[in-house]
Amino acid sequence: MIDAYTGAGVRAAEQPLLDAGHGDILMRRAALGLSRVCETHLRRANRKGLLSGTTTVILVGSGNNGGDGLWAGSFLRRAGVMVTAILTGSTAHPQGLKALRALGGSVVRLEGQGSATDPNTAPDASIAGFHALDRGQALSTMTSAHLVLDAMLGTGAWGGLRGEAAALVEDFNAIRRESATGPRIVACDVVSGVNADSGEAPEPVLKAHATVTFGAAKVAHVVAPGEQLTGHLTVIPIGIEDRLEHPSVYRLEAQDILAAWPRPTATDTKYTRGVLGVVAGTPSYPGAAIMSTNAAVQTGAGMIRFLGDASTRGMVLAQSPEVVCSDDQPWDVHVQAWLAGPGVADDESQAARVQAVVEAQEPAVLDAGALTAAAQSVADGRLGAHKILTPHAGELEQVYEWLKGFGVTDDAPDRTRIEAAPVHWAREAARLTGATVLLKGATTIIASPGSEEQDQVCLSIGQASPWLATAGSGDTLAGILGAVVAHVAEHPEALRRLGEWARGDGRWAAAAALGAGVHALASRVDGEGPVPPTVLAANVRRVLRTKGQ
Ligand SMILES: NC(=O)C1=CN([C@@H]2O[C@H](COP(=O)(O)OP(=O)(O)OC[C@H]3O[C@@H](n4cnc5c(N)ncnc54)[C@H](O)[C@@H]3O)[C@@H](O)[C@H]2O)[C@@H](O)CC1
Ligand SMILES: [K+]
Repeated sequence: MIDAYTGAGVRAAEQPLLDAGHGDILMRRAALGLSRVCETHLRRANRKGLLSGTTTVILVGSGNNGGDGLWAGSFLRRAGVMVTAILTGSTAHPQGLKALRALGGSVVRLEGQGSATDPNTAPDASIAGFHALDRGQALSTMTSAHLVLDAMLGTGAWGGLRGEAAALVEDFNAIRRESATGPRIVACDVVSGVNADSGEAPEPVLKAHATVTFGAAKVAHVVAPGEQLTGHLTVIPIGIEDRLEHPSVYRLEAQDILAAWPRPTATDTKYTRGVLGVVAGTPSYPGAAIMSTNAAVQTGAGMIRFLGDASTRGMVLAQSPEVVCSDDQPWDVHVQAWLAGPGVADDESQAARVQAVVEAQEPAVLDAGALTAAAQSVADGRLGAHKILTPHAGELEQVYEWLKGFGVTDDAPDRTRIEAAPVHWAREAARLTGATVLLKGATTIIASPGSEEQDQVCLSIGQASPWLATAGSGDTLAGILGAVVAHVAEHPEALRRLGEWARGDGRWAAAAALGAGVHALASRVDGEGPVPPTVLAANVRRVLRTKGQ
């Protein structure tokens, strides 16, 4: 599990050490770790595996992120690397600058560089004397280096890159798109311009092969779009680790998912394993019913009760004879949890069943066609953490429109804004609806609503294959989620090994994250390639047969 923090969370842990005058030591520890990672990349870039003869360009901003870069440059100099620092801010970390120059690193400044607020502000006196490179010269210095270290902006920045620094990165990216070769890019702490707390990544950004961060991972490393720009992440301990408090986001990794997955014990029966009721599909869209029930079967649900029309029931039974099918209403059957919504559209009987599931006491996975009913019900009060909404960004946009219509919020983001800051909008949707929200995307974000007793829990799941972007993969996820939620409904403490946060209302977020995690793992069982939903569901069994721990 990766515990990811906000910049403020890390600063709070650092503060006592800074107050005690240990700021320089923290920075040098950070920079030494950073230089070691750079050395590994440089050795790979040199055919002989040596550091001497390799070149590094450091893009250095005006704050402590730039300070880390300059100190790292001084360590690289010690190891025999040729280092050029290009100052991109209107000032630079004085001690870092001194350290790099003392070891023979060359320092230049980017012509036309400016301060954060005014790109045209002249460099201050401390750096005005350095030779100025115009953008074209800076660009060729970068492209001819073995490694570019991006130390322009870190956790103290707001907004993206600006002025000449932004133009330089834009030009560099244009060259990069055309060329298969080029320098390795290592980011110091976070990719410059990426918001460390939300993962937002205003263009332009220098996509990294590797990022070296300090003390703890930041939220931007584990949520889209920041995660996709981060490359391989290394966390360097700097002595603040014991002082860190609550993480902002938990990233569950494969071993966490497999170790925490709830497994039956010898005393379990089909009823104690969790009975899942499914309201899915219509005569026009039977496929979603077939795929979601099949996924729940393959995930090991104790029993599945499917409610729907006769022709869909026939098809569900033909695919999965394990499923008990009927045309009952939800209030007539006894289940531990519900899955409602896949393939439900333009059908009054299924819409009425969906509505009954939204209003039912039992926990429920509310997917696709159930999301509107769920959003509408918020007009009458909060849904509860045991209701799990599973939108993609486009569906979440519609949920927000309903919430705005009911006066629950003034700000209804569109799909683009949601995709730019998914962790923010998933959290906000959970808070406003009172439900657990699972937002599907490049990384899947799960947020609990939070309550007086428990803070909001936020999780992220990665590792899903891009091949999952096919019709039916959401129906498969819904079935997996239904199965695990039904189990957790019957065994409220089942996920406690993940942490204290996975108890109480947080257990629904934990269950949803495990479901999304298994779905992601199933997409890669056979490596990278097409995974049609039927194969995906079968892969779930293979994933779960792998012994965790
Ligand atoms: N706090 C600490 O003791 C430690 C901090 N460390 C480093 O310090 C970094 C944070 O340092 P800072 O708080 O100085 O912040 P940054 O170095 O991220 O940047 C802040 C500076 O950039 C300017 N700025 C802000 N937004 C800008 C924009 N969009 N375009 C151009 N300039 C902009 C600000 O005026 C300020 O001077 C971390 O990311 C990490 O790299 C590490 O050295 C470990 C220890
Ligand atoms: K950076």
